[in-house]
Amino acid sequence: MTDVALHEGTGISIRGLTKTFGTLRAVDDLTFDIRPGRVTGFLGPNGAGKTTTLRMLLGLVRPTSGEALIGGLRYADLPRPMNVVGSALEATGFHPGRSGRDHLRVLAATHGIPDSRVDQLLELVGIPAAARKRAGAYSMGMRQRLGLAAGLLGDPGVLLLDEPANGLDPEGIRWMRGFLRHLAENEGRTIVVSSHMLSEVEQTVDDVVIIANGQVVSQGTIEELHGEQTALVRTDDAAALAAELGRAGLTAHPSPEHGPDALQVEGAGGDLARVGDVALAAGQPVHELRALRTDLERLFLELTESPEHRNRNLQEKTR
Ligand SMILES: Nc1ncnc2c1ncn2[C@@H]1O[C@H](COP(=O)(O)OP(=O)(O)OP(=O)(O)O)[C@@H](O)[C@H]1O
Repeated sequence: MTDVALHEGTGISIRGLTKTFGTLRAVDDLTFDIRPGRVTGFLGPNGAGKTTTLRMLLGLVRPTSGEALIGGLRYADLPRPMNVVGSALEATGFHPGRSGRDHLRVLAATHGIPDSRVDQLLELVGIPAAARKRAGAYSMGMRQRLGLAAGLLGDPGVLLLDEPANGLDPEGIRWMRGFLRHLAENEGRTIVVSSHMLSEVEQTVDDVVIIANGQVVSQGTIEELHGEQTALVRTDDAAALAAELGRAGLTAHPSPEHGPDALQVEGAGGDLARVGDVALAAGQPVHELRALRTDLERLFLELTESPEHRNRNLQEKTR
């Protein structure tokens, strides 16, 4: 397909973006950037304001204040929007009696895109034959693939996808992950995947922007979100090993959930050898030694359900 250079530089920039519906601040002074060549997870619980933000980027909702820019321009100012940004916000807008292929052909024709591009895309998303059947009979997974093909029709540098793995089987999810990675890494596109579950996109995304009640609660790379990894070590005499680790400048706490002989060593997940060396020097047998991964789903809930965010919208609605 297209060259990286063609898509490089088309990032997204959100500045003080706000949208109110009556008294509800659905999107509340959002500011963040989304980089090209990366897959970014745009995350938040139901009602957090994700769809409203994406719709403002696409010029479908008018911001109350602030800006949502693609490649430095508002959607309305893009000379050829379909060649800049594609989207699949909901996989439902297909006429049930028309085949997926015909649907894409109509869409393509209205934008002067040749039929050959439609067939190329159907091949790419893995439904060349199935797309000739009536769309009404499509599974959710096929709709997702068709929506993806529709979003890519204009060969845009930016692609906005709402819960793209929804309805896909495990094979489909693996395929989607690889496909999105390819679009970002090899072709330099800006890929945004919105979801209400961090665990669903954890293995797909490079960066995350997490919102709750219309406000950013966390942003950065997925590694930054994981933070420094803790090490888990199990031994004979946990108290003695904890003391030795302390002398070596490491902080260790008992970890009863992993067993009576288990310790968690702060920030040592990336340097397990150091923990092993201290144990060896102390003459302590090591029964288990591994990095503990951050429970991102728990972290996500902590971030989005903190007291200042919990049910704020609900309170506003019932006020
Ligand atoms: N046109 C509208 N009129 C009034 N309220 C709206 C409108 N659109 C969205 N809202 C409200 O704004 C808030 C944010 O909605 P939005 O759909 O952007 O959230 P979301 O993060 O996309 O949620 P979900 O994951 O459920 O799709 C919600 O409280 C919603 O009810």
